[in-house]
Amino acid sequence: MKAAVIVFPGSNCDRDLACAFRNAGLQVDMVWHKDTALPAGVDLVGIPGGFSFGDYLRCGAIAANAPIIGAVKAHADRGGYVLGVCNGFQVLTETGLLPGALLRNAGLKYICRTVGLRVEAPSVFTEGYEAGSEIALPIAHHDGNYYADTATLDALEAEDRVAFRYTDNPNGSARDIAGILSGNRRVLGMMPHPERASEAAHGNQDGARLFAHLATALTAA
Ligand SMILES: N[C@@H](CCC(=O)O)C(=O)O
Repeated sequence: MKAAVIVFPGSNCDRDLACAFRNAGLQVDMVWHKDTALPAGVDLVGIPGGFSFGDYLRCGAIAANAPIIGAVKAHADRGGYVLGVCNGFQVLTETGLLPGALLRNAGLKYICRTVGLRVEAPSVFTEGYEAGSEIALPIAHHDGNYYADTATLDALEAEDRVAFRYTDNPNGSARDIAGILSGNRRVLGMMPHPERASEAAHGNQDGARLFAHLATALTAA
């Protein structure tokens, strides 16, 4: 199974995400943001964390208009899988592939620490965990405060599209939301970094099951 990791100027978790995909058994191509097509046969697109274009304008806003984004949208429209982590989640909301926006943290400070999460909605990204189980993953962001209007939040919950919720909300996110799924459950955006908690050397491997299950599910599909 094949994954592509998109690289923007300012991405700083692209290699980490590629390592997590490779360790789970996926073949990975790195794709520069100025490309206009994904490599043939890509099943999964990873949009990594970082500070694309220096977080200028709004986090993810410039990246969301990069040349490669047309191909990422076409991939998602065809039912392809997309995982956006942290800045990747910000890019996905800016493209409109996921609803809502990531605002400045409620405390107006950059937060870098491990947080508790409850795993909720079913998807290839979450089914490696027992539904309702609690895990711990690192966060590192200044704009992680998830916002959407009440109707959108109600729809996300009614459609069971909240993938991860903070157990102790660190940033003011509406309804403790840490990660959401698209309507077809194949696009996931999440602020915590599972790729930073996926090897023994990380001291926390709670993220590894996300990648392991994702690779197994894609291989079986
Ligand atoms: N642009 C992100 C950077 C976090 C990341 O992707 O690791 C922020 O809100 O700070």
